Amino acid sequence: MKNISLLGATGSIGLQTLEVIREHPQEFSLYAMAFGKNIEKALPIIKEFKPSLVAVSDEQSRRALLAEHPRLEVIAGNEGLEVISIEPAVDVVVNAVMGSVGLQATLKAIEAKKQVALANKETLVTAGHLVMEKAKKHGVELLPVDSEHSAIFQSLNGEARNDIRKILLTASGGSFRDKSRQDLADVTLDDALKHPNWSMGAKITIDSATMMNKGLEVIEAHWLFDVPYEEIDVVLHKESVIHSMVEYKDNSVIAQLGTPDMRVPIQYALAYPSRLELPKSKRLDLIEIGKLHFSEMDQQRFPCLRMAYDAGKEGGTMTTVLNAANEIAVEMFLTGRISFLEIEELIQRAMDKHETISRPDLGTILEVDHQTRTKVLSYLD
Ligand SMILES: NC(=O)C1=CN([C@@H]2O[C@H](COP(=O)(O)OP(=O)(O)OC[C@H]3O[C@@H](n4cnc5c(N)ncnc54)[C@H](OP(=O)(O)O)[C@@H]3O)[C@@H](O)[C@H]2O)C=CC1
Ligand SMILES: CC(=O)[C@@H](O)[C@H](O)COP(=O)(O)O
Ligand SMILES: [Mn+2]
Repeated sequence: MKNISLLGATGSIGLQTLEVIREHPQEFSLYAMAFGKNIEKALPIIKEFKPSLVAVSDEQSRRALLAEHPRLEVIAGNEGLEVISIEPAVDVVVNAVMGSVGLQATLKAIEAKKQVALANKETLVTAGHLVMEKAKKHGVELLPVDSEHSAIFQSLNGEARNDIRKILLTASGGSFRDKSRQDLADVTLDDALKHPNWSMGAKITIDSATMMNKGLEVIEAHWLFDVPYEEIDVVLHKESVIHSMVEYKDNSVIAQLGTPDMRVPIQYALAYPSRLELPKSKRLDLIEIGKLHFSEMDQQRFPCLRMAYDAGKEGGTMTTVLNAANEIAVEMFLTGRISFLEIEELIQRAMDKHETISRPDLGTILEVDHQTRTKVLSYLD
């Protein structure tokens, strides 16, 4: 039995992680969970899974939860994410919060030598060098939950790193895959939230539409698999059936395929190194699908992808800025304060104005993250 600490239990990945736990009561148990303020979604989870420990983002949410569960142990504030990541009884930490707020919990979980199932890609974009150094030092293997990275991880199984020629990340193209740059000028929030293949949280759905999601994933792949940016390519593949591939020096390409269902990579990370049945997930029927499509990525059409490559190659604090500016810009788009195309403008402006600090420590990362958020907000005054 693995005891799980689930950060972001009320979100899209969180709820699908709970489905996996529900399917395998002999294998997994929810020991602790964290969420922000969404008490309504959290209450039925607490009732069903009876976690021993709950972390919430603020004191008001803590009081609201205690009103319903007076004997529950509830911690308020961001440090709660860290507390539930190092609990001695916990075996696996699933980091599925949205944003760089998840960074310190990842670092603490690694220090405590937990098995870490990482959905929170912003952690690696913000401070990949710190996370990977710590993982190496403590002998912890990070288990990717992001579908592409799970596919790459599985495609690398047993292979020698110096035999890799390329990582091939697949991209669905997001909600606006078939629109021109001109069309993008007046797209709406509702349209942006309609991802063609995946049902996900709002922020990542917008990231898919701007293609920043793929940019963040390029940086995520760089850190997770220790591959230079020149050896990471993105291929447009509208069906999201091939979740990603690795090309080797003998021209072999190894891929992982499946229907688009996040419970598969989530369960793979939880059960690793075993595989378990997942009966409620639809099996892949290639005859039914018939054709798969691939095309080249156009970085003029999707400038956020180009910005992510630029930031990744620059390194240091530039990826921290990319991520923080993107988080704020997306939040402003989601709340109707800016248009879709202003997202990329704000990120580019934040990057242009930043002087990179190389090999930043945690204090510097947190400072740059904070300053970038404040600066991007000030651009709208
Ligand atoms: N959804 C998907 O299919 C995929 C997601 N990912 C990555 O996984 C992560 C989560 O994505 P997704 O599930 O879509 O996001 P959601 O927005 O659906 O969920 C985010 C979760 O984080 C919680 N949260 C937010 N802020 C805090 C905080 N300060 N303290 C504690 N909890 C907090 C939210 O709580 P509350 O509900 O209370 O706000 C919620 O439970 C992201 O990094 C995303 O890029 C990667 C691949 C696929
Ligand atoms: C499910 C998942 O891993 C998402 O990150 C997904 O990949 C988004 O799809 P695109 O960014 O390719 O549109
Ligand atoms: Mn992904």
